[in-house]
Amino acid sequence: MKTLFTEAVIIDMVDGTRAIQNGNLAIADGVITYVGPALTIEEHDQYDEVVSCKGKAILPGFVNTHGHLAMTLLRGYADDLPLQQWLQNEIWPIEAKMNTEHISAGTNLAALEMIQGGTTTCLDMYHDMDAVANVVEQSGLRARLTRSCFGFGDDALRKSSLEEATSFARRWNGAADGRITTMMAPHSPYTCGPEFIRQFVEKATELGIPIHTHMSETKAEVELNIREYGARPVEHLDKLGFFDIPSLVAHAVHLTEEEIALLAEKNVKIAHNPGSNLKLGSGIAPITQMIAHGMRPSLATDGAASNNNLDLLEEIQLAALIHKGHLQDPLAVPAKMALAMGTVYGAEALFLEKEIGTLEIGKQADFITLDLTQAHMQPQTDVVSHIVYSAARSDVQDVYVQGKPLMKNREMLTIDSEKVIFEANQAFENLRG
Ligand SMILES: CSC[C@H]1O[C@@H](n2cnc3c(O)ncnc32)[C@H](O)[C@@H]1O
Ligand SMILES: [Zn+2]
Repeated sequence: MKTLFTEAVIIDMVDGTRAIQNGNLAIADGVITYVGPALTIEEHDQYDEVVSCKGKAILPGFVNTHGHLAMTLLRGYADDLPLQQWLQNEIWPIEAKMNTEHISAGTNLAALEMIQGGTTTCLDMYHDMDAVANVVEQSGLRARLTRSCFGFGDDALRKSSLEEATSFARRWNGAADGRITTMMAPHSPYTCGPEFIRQFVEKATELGIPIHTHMSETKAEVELNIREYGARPVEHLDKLGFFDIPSLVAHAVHLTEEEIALLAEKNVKIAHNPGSNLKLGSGIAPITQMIAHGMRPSLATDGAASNNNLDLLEEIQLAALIHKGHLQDPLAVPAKMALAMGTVYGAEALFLEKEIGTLEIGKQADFITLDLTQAHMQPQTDVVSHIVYSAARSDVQDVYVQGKPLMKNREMLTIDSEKVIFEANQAFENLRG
């Protein structure tokens, strides 16, 4: 099936963020076959379908590089607490009661919310990942999935959770026509001992997949790491070989200049979670220093219990705004950079840059359209500026992954919204008891 999308403003995210006015995008068999100026009417004959995108922008789908999808069930469950108190007293006790049905219901709700907000690729680290992978497969989303582990308990428990994580990673890597890829993920240096983390590094190396963890999220975490291991988290993980293989760390809020230099040298990818870091009062990650070191940080929501939504556009907006205010510098994170963080840098962070992140011939047809006709998008001066500073998630009109429509003119095509919302509420009621 060959489809041509016409009359769009195309933001391909290739060279900076040029906007192609009256642009055309062609796709065939899930892959982009043309991006550029309008083709002639005669050339339209080569296509099975021609879709007008008049009044719409076409851009790569958003990439959410760190989250816990099923935590949508815990949205609003425990607000306004610092990280450790939030996790230990509220989140972990209720998560311990979650079964496969709860995880499926929460993940379905997350998939619905992400598609409606223009996210086409996400990372999920959680438990019961077969249930998550089944939801991802059916929703049509693209995802990097990982069965994340804590190092609590005895050796037998750690051994079985590592085996479960490894077996999941092996079974699902490349599944769903390549939309699902996997990685390995010890939860964090404060919940996993050094030997356990080293075993994750070994397994990721053996499987040839990336590794991921939470790192340097709060000041208290850094202090604890120094007390326990005599080193800050970056040095600690470096000694364990974590950064000698493709690695992605979430948060990276509390870093020294030397740590940023090391992460840059080792090409470590960053998932910046501005909304979650603000809500938990964790701090503001040194994104401009990372950029000065040549790093290309990506964006993420984290779970919906600490955000409280999975709106990647909001994270793009936060990234563009908070660093300006914090540093009293309006140039801190320009609009173009913020949009790159939410798209092309996200693809790089998930080691999927050959497949997605830009609109280029040969890449996967993962793209979204945004309505440019609403009042808050006028006058049509600078589309990138409008997307970053003015657009809302409800402006997302169409969502395609691998050339397959998941939402058309805001109608969901792979998910029964009413059913998913009903089941999520039921699952939460059941969980609360
Ligand atoms: C082992 S599954 C993932 C685990 O991570 C927890 N989590 C959610 N948000 C955060 C965060 O900001 N920092 C650290 N850990 C977090 C989640 O509740 C799961 O238990
Ligand atoms: Zn997290």
